[in-house]
Amino acid sequence: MAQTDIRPRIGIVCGSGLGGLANLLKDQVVFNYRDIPNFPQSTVHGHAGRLVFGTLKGRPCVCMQGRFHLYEGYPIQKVSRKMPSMLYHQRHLILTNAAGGLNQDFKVGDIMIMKDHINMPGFAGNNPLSGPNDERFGTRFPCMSDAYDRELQQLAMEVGQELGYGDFLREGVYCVLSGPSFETIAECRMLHRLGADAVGMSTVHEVIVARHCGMRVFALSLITNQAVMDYDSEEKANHEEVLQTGKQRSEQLERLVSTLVTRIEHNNIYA
Ligand SMILES: O=P(O)(O)O[C@@H]1C[C@H](O)[C@@H](CO)O1
Ligand SMILES: Nc1nc2[nH]cnc2c(=O)[nH]1
Repeated sequence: MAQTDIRPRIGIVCGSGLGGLANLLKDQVVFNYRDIPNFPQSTVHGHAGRLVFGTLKGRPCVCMQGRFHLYEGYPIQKVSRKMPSMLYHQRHLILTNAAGGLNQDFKVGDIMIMKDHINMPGFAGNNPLSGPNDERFGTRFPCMSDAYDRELQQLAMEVGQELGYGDFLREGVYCVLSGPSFETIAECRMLHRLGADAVGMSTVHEVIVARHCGMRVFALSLITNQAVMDYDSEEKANHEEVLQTGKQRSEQLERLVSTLVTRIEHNNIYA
């Protein structure tokens, strides 16, 4: 922070293939993760590994162009707590991810506003807040029934409608698994029955830590592939398709996020 005058009010985390969001920032000050002491490295194609400070339509922001995943071998605390140590001064956190669609009404290329999550690794004791609680950040037992800010969801829905995204803007529940293997057919069927609309390998740990320290959270999933639910299907989930769909929808997703950022300030959603 000593190396930049920019004091962001909004933090953004970019999902797989969605790092183009960071390139929208003007007056950039960029730090490569490899130059930040004790910072993990991005090891996944589609995650550049850069922390970018700048302004988005005049609003000071900081953007993680590349996140860390459990499957990269980092302890869960490192995956998520490094993020708010950079971003927790911000009032708002906007996260994006690539996800497989479980909801049969969803199509590849849909953008899903996250209204809730299912934290599968958490069921097995893998919660980013495990271990001693640092009371300076937040309470030992944070509430998660309000994890995704309803005012921001409503605002994003309005922005999406105004931009003409009604046909591909959805809302739903995201389920996180640890990855890196994609799901079996039986797993997809089970997750769908449990109430998940999309499945991925990130975001939830970051959301839990961000809520612990009181940030207002908004998250989007780009449905990059249809989860395979049928034994007759020839489809196979793969990272290339994920990145390809990211490329195809990046412009619309970037416009949605950048317009949302201006509206957050305009509507004075800072309480
Ligand atoms: O960082 P996100 O959640 O967008 O990345 C997803 C999950 C895996 O890292 C990868 C699979 O293609 O995309
Ligand atoms: N777990 C999981 N993560 C994804 N990220 C993008 N697509 C998928 C998917 O189908 N499953």
